Amino acid sequence: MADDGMLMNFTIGDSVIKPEAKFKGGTWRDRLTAKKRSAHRVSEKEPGDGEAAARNAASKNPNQIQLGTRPVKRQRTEDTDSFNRPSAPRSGGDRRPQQHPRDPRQFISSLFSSNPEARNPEEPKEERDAEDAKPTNAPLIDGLDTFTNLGLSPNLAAHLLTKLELKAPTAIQTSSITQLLKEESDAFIQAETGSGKTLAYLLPLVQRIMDLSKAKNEHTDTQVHRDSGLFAIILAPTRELCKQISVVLENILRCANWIVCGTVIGGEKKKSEKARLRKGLNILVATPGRLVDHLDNTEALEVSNVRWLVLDEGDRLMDMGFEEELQGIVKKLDARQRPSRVPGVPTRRTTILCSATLKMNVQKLGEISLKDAVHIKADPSDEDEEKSNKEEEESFRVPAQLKQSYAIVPAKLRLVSLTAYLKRTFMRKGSVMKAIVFMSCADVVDFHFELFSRNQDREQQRKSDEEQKDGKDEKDEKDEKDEEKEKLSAHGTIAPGRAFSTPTNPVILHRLHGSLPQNVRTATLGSFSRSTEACVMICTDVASRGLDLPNVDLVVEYDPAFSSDDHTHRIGRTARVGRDGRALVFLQPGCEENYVEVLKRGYRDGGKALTRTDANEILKRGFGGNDKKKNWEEKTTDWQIDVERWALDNPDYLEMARRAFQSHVRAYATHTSAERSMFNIKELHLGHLAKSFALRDRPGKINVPGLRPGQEDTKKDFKAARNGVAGNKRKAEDAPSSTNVTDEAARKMRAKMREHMSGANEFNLA
Ligand SMILES: Nc1ncnc2c1ncn2[C@@H]1O[C@H](COP(=O)(O)OP(=O)(O)OP(=O)(O)O)[C@@H](O)[C@H]1O
Repeated sequence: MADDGMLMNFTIGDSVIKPEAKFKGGTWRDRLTAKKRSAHRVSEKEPGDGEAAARNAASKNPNQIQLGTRPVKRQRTEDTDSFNRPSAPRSGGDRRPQQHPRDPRQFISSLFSSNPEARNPEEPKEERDAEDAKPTNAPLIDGLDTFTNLGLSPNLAAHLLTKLELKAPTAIQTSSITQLLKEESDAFIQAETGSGKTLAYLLPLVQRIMDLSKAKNEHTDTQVHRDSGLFAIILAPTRELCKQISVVLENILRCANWIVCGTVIGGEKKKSEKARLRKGLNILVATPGRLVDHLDNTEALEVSNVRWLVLDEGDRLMDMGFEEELQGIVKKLDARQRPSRVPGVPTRRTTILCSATLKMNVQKLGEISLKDAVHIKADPSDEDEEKSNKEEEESFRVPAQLKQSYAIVPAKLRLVSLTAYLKRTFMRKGSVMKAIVFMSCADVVDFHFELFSRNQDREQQRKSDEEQKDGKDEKDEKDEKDEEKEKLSAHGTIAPGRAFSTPTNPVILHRLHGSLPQNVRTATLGSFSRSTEACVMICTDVASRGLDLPNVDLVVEYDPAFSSDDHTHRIGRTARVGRDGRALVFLQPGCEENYVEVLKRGYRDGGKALTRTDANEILKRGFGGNDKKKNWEEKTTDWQIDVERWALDNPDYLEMARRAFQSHVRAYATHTSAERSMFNIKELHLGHLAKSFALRDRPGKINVPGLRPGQEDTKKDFKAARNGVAGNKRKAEDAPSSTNVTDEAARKMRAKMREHMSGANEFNLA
């Protein structure tokens, strides 16, 4: 009974699909643990309930997909008796599903049969048909504003021009520099991604501290120096962001080297951070958890002079559950503030909140931290009084020049379509230099990294060696493979992207997710940023917010974001400061098509530039080519069969594929409640989906126990962090994915997330 037969074994349970599922917080693993615990409680209360008991028994394996009883039987889409039919030799034109001859639990289905049709059939519209829109986040080169006439000192403005090559401010910089130099009121800076928000708050802040030196000169003839006191604190949610901000700040301060900045972001010994604080800093960049820790435990951190507090990426700070810390920080700064000995230091503190989006949680953070704040926008005339709060909150703006498209791709064709799309993208050297592919979680990233970097020549060589001399030593093979990857990266996060490289355009593949240790993440991001070769980074949402990676031409959302805000941030990694950029999101036919309305909301013109494509179009372009012996369908099928065999022949990869599949299904169930009707797990065809993970297994049989390889270290890290003061916040900052959190950590995390999170941003961390 084809794939439907598989689905009957794969029961979707209350815990995953019930709309009233209550646990929103923590990583998806945390939420799953919580759900299991509650399921366990229910079954204890109802000992006679066989179904619950069965579910409870199944839940003993932490990695088994808990999908309970499927309430509505889905319409059959394959031949009903294909499971019982004896497997016949396959010919190019035979598209019937087949049982795998080696293993009755396996099942080979054809790529091109029984795929659901799009609900809203529309002609694919080519990207090039879309009109070029004027960039909305570019520097205002043609405008009258220069950094000098906005009020920055000639010294600083000249430094920006000559050393940092910044000729003119962007619109948000114009508005914010004017405002923040002129007045001392609190401010909320809101502007689209890639519009230069970091400099929008850093430049006026540095200018004000430089002015303190002038004031001091008049009185004492000495400049502000590192011992004069800490004047400003900048908080950002992750270490990566803090490091990025600190690099920008150091670059600016090269023209005022008597002002000293530093970071406290964890990831190094607290002792060295303390030593840095003791030596004296004027501007501090910190993650909230670490700052709280130092405020409580480090005497050398003296905050009585702090007059500027910046909360960067406000929405993410709240999504990550930092509300309590931020509240505590604001209170402590208020309580410890004293009149400053330094002339010119303002009497009150200015707080600046920065965000690309204006969600309820950002408003809440505003309530906690801001008093009579001015709302600074790129274009003040943008203020649409007619707009209701709800509309304002729901709408998000993407840079107008960003060309977005969506591809309607059935589950079975997802892997081949992504491969074809990337093949096509990198066919010609120089057309696209850097692309980011977002996936749902770390296991999915790891699997695709292996798959796209696999060496087919080596595989073939191995097979023929095996035939010729009864097999080569497997260990040697593994060593060779590892060696090859190590040539590109000491950490195994960079490898040749063979699946879409051409002889003239080799593509380098990177992988990034929160389960990697911090130093590996930093090294991988650094390598991707610096690369002058064509390269692709496959990653989770850990790379979605705030990161400024130069020259990203394309963003692919292979797995749609868990919330529309995440989507805004993801696509915001391209089309930055006026540059061109393209973004593509994969959607499956059916309820996911409704997501197009969400995409349209990002545009001022209702999404006229949004284009549509479909799997066949992508496959034709990617697998078509000049070879006339086979058509694109045959070539696509050959490629798919090849990767399925690759997975079958390598137990390690097969396990990775299975693990990726089960993690993906769990992740799918965690879209924000507002968007869950568009990403409805009941409509997910698990048999078809398994195929896009190169699997021939029945979904019900996919059950990979234990931790993913390499996760033991992360677990240790997490345990250590749990015992520290930062507790679960450290987790957010370090962003490890943890399978085995304790009750207490899980409870705290749940409580926090339940309070603040509307979705699954914690997936960013997995
Ligand atoms: N006036 C300018 N002229 C040219 N480049 C600029 C200017 N201002 C900022 N940039 C560059 O633009 C890039 C993006 O800046 P930044 O990271 O501050 O954007 P952002 O608005 O914070 O984006 P996101 O919302 O994604 O965090 C940086 O590389 C920065 O150097």
